[in-house]
Amino acid sequence: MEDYKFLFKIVLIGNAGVGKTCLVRRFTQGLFPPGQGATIGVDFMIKTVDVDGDKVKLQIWDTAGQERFRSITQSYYRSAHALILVYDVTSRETFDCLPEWLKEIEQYANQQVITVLVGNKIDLTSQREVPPETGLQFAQANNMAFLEASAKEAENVETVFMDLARELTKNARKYLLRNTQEVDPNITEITGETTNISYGGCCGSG
Ligand SMILES: Nc1nc2c(ncn2[C@@H]2O[C@H](COP(=O)(O)OP(=O)(O)OP(=O)(O)O)[C@@H](O)[C@H]2O)c(=O)[nH]1
Repeated sequence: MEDYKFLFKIVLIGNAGVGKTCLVRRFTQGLFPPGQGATIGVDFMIKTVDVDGDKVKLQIWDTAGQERFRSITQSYYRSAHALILVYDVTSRETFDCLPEWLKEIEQYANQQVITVLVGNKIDLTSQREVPPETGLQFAQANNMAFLEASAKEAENVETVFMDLARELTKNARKYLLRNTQEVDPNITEITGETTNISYGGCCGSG
């Protein structure tokens, strides 16, 4: 049996080339991959972190931004506990596509999903096309947390994932407290050290 308290699935979405894979690799491996190619379909990485003394396993799904993979990637939304929606601050086009991504989330993700908006590539200061306030306003209007980051310079990447891990753990603890007196179908497995919380209606893909 694996030694962790909670398991959470985090799915990264957003246009092709915004830096999803680089953000995941920076967080899980501490590196910025040179010549990172486009993701084909979906890839995933694991990182176990400590949240106030509890071991929390993050299963991080990196989806392809290219339109042709959309039907594959959509099937990963439903079982996600959190979504990281990424745009590129040097590309207004990737920001302008955010409403489309929100529609996808509404259509395919679970209602309880936590979504964080991330504007990536802030190291490219002279090429910036989307000001921080614009990102913040959009996030606030759509009830999302917001951070700007740079996978290249390792800026705010840890914060993005660790804030999410803390938020998810906090919710899971509350959830367990509320449900200690009754058997709840949403808790799919409690085996000793490990608690997997599922939002139900799992599509079996992740
Ligand atoms: N300067 C800079 N370049 C970045 C940053 N993050 C990613 N890149 C570059 O942006 C390009 C695309 O990065 P990826 O991580 O492959 O983007 P993606 O969103 O996973 O793309 P898809 O897999 O096609 O959806 C690569 O050339 C990266 O080197 C960053 O923070 N700063």
